[in-house]
Amino acid sequence: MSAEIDELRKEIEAIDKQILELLSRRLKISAKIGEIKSRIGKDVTDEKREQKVREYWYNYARNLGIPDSMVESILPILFSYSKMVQINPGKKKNITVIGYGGMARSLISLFSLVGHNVVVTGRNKEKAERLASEFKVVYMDLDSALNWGEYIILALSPSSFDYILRISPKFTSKVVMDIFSSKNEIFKELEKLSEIYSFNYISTHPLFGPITYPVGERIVIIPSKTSKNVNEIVNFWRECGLNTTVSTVEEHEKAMAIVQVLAHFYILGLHRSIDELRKELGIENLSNFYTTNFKELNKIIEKVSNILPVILEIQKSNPYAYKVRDIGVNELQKIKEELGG
Ligand SMILES: O=C(O)C(=O)C[C@]1(C(=O)O)C=C[C@@H](O)C=C1
Repeated sequence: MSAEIDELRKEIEAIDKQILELLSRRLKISAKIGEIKSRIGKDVTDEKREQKVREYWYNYARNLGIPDSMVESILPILFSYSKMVQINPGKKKNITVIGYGGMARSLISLFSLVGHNVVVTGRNKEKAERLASEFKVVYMDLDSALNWGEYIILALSPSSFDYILRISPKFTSKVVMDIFSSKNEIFKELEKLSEIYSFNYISTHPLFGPITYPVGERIVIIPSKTSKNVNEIVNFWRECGLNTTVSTVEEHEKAMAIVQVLAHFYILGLHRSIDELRKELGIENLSNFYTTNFKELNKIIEKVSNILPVILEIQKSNPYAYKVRDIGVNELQKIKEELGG
């Protein structure tokens, strides 16, 4: 190799060292901010601050001839690790997760990152054991797991409601949290069960998909009649690095009518229309023509398709779904007329 390249590579190594030293300094400062936030009860993520950081990154980068796309790649990683070092586990909890699907996996990744004690259980021993070994946590049979856990997380789909019904007499004196995205019917049922079997029920809705280490994402917390120590639960999630919204079933369902029902309805329509038009217009290699925005849309379509049963369940169970879809179609119709048909 040429001596000139060797020389330049040495320069790069020296710069890399500086970049890493600066990254380490940045993370340490971020951890200090995290300690203060935890002390004063503030969420880890601060959107306004992130916006400001984003602005100066783009400005400095442009002045230095660094492309926007490089900033776009680096900044989310920087924020995400910055938030990871801000996690403050507080007091270790014994958490029992019932279930082994994508959301169980996501929450277990978070709990074990934070350093809580986690046990996985469920109807299928093999699947529960596989998930437990992935995150080096423990599998237990249902009875032992329920006995051991202080917090019981029902990471199950609404179709498992009969199972929950059957095991709920064993929840007595525990803090029980479901993670269903639709609260309408199930909240009332679980609230009733919590009164009958004397457990402390508090509903949650993680506003994220089955991602690993969802630090910085948001969770909605909905207290029920039997919820005690709501603040303790809010702090628990905050100390796991999630942003928290405390809400009511009614407010949650209304917000989800827009955020989920309307958005998914349009995405389903977009997906079908794309397939239909491809056939109609006879375009085979559409991907050769994807714009940046269309690529992003496609990613969203794929994510939605991967969890189609959940999406359809929300379309069915949200009490405002009919109104939402009516308005959705009407607005499209109006746009069509405005555009001349
Ligand atoms: O400034 C803060 O509040 C931080 O926690 C630091 C930081 C960052 O890495 O720049 C990280 C997370 C917040 O969402 C905003 C900014």
